Amino acid sequence: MKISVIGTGYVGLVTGVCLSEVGHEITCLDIDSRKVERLNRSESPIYEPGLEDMMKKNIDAGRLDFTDSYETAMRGRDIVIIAVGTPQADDGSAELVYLNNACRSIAETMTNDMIVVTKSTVPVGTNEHVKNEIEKHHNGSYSVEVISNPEFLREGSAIHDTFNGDRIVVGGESEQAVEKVKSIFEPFGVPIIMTDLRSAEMIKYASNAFLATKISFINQLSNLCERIGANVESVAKGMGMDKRIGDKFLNAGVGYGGSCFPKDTSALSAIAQSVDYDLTIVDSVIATNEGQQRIIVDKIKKVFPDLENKRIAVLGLAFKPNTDDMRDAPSIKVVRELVDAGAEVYAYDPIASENARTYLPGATNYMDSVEEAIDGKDFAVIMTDWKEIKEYSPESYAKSLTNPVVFDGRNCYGLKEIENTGLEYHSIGRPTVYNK
Ligand SMILES: NC(=O)c1ccc[n+]([C@@H]2O[C@H](COP(=O)([O-])OP(=O)(O)OC[C@H]3O[C@@H](n4cnc5c(N)ncnc54)[C@H](O)[C@@H]3O)[C@@H](O)[C@H]2O)c1
Ligand SMILES: O=c1ccn([C@@H]2O[C@H](COP(=O)(O)OP(=O)(O)O[C@H]3O[C@H](CO)[C@@H](O)[C@H](O)[C@H]3O)[C@@H](O)[C@H]2O)c(=O)[nH]1
Repeated sequence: MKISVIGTGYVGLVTGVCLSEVGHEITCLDIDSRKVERLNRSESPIYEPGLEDMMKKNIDAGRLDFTDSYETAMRGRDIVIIAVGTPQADDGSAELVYLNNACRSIAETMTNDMIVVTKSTVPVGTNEHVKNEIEKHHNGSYSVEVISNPEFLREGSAIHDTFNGDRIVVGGESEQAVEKVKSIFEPFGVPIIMTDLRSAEMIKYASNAFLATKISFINQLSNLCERIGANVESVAKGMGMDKRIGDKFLNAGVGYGGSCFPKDTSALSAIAQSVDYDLTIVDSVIATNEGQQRIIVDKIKKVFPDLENKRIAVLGLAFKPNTDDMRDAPSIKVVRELVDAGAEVYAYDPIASENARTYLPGATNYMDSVEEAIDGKDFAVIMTDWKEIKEYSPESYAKSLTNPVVFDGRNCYGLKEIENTGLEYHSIGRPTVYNK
């Protein structure tokens, strides 16, 4: 089928590439002409394992192309997928300006009846608004059906998730449109759930809020474990063996970040407030996470009360491994606090350093390896559990750091691994290892 995808970010580009991989003819559109130029040179503007190779393959096969022209992208298409950003607005709700602009551009350039599929995460009721907006502005007498098709991929494993997801949600009021959209996703081999528009929109927020709740729950318990002498890793393992609880998303750490959980929990809370309902669980999850994102700073200050002129290695900057995305990364808060306290920060991330420059204080120094970052520094802080960092030998810290102290915000090492390494090791929700 001939489909256009609007917005070539993490979601739009991955969706477009994967749909072309299963044989659809895809045009991806973005208003960012520089992005489109890079894409036309077969270069992915984002780091996502496997994406660039699959993209090149489908461009060469003639099934995938890129444009910045709505006229080109709309011509003769009967399905268009919207995947533009819906970031957090100042009042905490979802900012819909990019979506509204996309609706207007679709309306002004469509040449026939269309199904408009909203993949962006949008507040409940937005798809009805999308239909109205397009019908209000379009220049012919074409009909528009809207479908809510929220996306569940994770950054860093987006291609894998697309072909191995737990479900695809297709929500709509027109049975014919629902069936047609269902048919384009069938080749992915993922179970498809069909529902109404508002429930589909809600499934997305409910899923992210529930996962965020699991993380804030285990993070609060980790803080309690530290105070009562339990080990949160064992607690999570024991809890997770109960299939009703499940063992996923119970890793304690410096809180969740990224472009989704923080903004989507906040948007869900705003949705509830808009109908005079207090979603107290979600509000508490958000507050817990805000505290947890900087909890490592409290741990550091207990050991090093004066950070003035301390030279600190910060390992990992991205909000999680296998991505270059810095949106709402816990490292942002932590590096800012360290710099504000007078410390010099020497940061290393395998992929995200370039993006990090726009988020972190100007004084941050960017290093090219773990070795370079820790060499001669006062102590080290781990913020992202990159494989490379998890596999780095604990003994090497003890040799390179002036004070052999590591603050690990992602519990990268088992406590046994640290024994007899000469390292003082502070982690999350587990006893400190002193090795004195
Ligand atoms: N990033 C994720 O892991 C993820 C996963 C699931 C759902 N989502 C949701 O998907 C949506 C997209 O997220 P993302 O991370 O891919 O965003 P992104 O910021 O990476 O990309 C959005 C793209 O849309 C383009 N754009 C903006 N306005 C446009 C317009 N009027 N016409 C055409 N292009 C336009 C931008 O230039 C940008 O390239 C959001 O609603 C997000 O919540 C994201
Ligand atoms: O046990 C855990 C699991 C995750 N995290 C943190 O939670 C954040 C989010 O992680 P993850 O969910 O893997 O990444 P995202 O790419 O943000 O994906 C989430 O957000 C997307 C956007 O809505 C959804 O599509 C995905 O289903 C959902 O997992 C990261 O900071 C992780 O470090 C933890 O602290 N502990």
